[in-house]
Amino acid sequence: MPRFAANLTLLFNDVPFLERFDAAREAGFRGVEYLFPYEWPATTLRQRLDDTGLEQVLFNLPPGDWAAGERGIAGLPDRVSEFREGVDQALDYARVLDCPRLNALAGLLPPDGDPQACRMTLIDNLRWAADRLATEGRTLLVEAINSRVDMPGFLLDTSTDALSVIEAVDRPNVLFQYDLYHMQIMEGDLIRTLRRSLSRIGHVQFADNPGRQEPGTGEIAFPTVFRALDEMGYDGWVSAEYRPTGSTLDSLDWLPARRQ
Ligand SMILES: O=C(O)[C@@H](O)C(=O)CO
Ligand SMILES: [Mg+2]
Repeated sequence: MPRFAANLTLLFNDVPFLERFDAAREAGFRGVEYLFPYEWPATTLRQRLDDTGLEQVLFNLPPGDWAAGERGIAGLPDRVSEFREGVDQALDYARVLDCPRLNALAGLLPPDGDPQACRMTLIDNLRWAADRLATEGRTLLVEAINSRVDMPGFLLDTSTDALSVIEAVDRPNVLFQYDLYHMQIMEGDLIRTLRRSLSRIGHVQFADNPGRQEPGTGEIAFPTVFRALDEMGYDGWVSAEYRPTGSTLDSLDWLPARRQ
């Protein structure tokens, strides 16, 4: 079975954020991720990891103005200096949290934006960030997000797009964040596309579809997909990034630690 991590932005929402570390550890997780660490001091988050023995597996680079609807700036031509400052801020957190992976969100196509100019900006920014992360042995991830349901206009929305950008970036420490939920919406054919992308996959996330809730609420055959990930030799983290239908504990039937 894969190594499962909990996304603390979506899971354990019945307790305040800093208490979710204990909840995740007690539920049987060994690793955690969350969208953004920036509203807490890095030392506070470090303390929560030390208290619980959890590993920080991932967080995102600063995404621009999330509350105003922005969903990343890595592909926005007029935000390059802000993107670069964000990489440095994220690295400050990554050092304290000992986090080996950072995810860059490409962002939404701006009104009147030119998709080709955005793609070039994305490639340049990923190259710049990758070189920065490489000096510390960290990996930069880039995620494809569905543009049909959750993020219309997102600049990178299929595995084909993501792999083509990663190939153009041409840096060994840039890998694909494969989210089963988003790829089910955009492409389906999950096991075949996982296999095709495997050498470039650095992180996997999941939720069932439709609804973005726990396994068993939708159409994805999770036991089959998890088994296939094992069989194809994927040995990275697989993070639960879903909104539980009820309490998180009641949504964890898929987690092997809960069944022992
Ligand atoms: O899938 C997602 O939505 C996340 O992984 C993310 O980082 C941006 O929302
Ligand atoms: Mg995701």
